[in-house]
Amino acid sequence: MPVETSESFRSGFVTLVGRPNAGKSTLVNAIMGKKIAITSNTAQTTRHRFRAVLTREGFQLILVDTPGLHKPHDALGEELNTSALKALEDVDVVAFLVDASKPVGTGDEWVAAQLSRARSKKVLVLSKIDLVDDAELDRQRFAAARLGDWDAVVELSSTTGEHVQDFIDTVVALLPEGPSWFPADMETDQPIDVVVAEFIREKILRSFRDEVPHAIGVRVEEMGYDRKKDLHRIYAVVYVERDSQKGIIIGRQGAAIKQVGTEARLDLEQLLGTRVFLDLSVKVKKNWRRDANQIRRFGYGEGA
Ligand SMILES: Nc1nc2c(ncn2[C@@H]2O[C@H](COP(=O)(O)OP(=O)(O)OP(=O)(O)O)[C@@H](O)[C@H]2O)c(=O)[nH]1
Repeated sequence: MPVETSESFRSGFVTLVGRPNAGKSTLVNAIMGKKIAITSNTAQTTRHRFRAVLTREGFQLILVDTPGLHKPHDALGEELNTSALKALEDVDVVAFLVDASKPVGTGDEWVAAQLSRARSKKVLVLSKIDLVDDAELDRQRFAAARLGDWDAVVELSSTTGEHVQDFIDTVVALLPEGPSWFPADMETDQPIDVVVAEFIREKILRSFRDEVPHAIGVRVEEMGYDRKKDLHRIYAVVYVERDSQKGIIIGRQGAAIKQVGTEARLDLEQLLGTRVFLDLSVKVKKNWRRDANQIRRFGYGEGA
């Protein structure tokens, strides 16, 4: 008996990989049309196997924003590496981002070599094309294409939005037919307090780039919604490793933490669509980065 076939629907998992700073988080946000993943100039900002879900007519694309594939320097690096490699398994499409404005180097080669182990479809993405001229783009295209076997190549800018839609179309064409895995209105599978903590951490990384590179963790202790006032009250703690870092983050008469709080609050109000009251405090927890269990407790890494 003939089975009634519904319109074909494509769905699948897509992972973005590339050297730190290649532009993965920015591309997630460009695809989603809003800020979901945090970005900064500091390498290795992304610590979660973060998922964003884009559902449109005819497809559902689930994005896994992997941490930069790194040679580990400490326990945190090791966790990132394992989860990054895990993310390569069992995805339908791997998009490999190469920064068009930086010479292709051993870092790119190393990531490409890891990729060759994955059975998934592979898309080469030349990112940040707004930063280069045609001649430079030609050179990059040639150098990057040689790094592996690609099912497709897309050149885009997440900042200007140029060719971001082409990227979505290209990836969707490579996805298998399949069902919706998540509800259509769901954009992320991260608990909201984790997203909130990441937004706060981003502001701190931006403000204190050189002083406290990665020595901070942020945890939301309490978060509640006051319906009458249409206000979220958020109490968060910033953990640092040393007293000196605590001093830097708090600043003279609390000026620095106040500034961070103001910037984070504006982003959070956009994210949550309500007014936000944000209480930030800073605590010292020695060597939290070296202790893998602590990393888990802070919500980073696998099984968080
Ligand atoms: N001009 C320009 N800058 C970009 C573009 N995409 C990303 N950037 C910038 O490049 C920097 C790194 O971008 P991210 O998206 O954080 O990079 P990432 O690959 O997620 O970095 P990690 O989290 O370290 O792995 C940020 O300062 C972005 O603003 C782009 O298309 N054009």
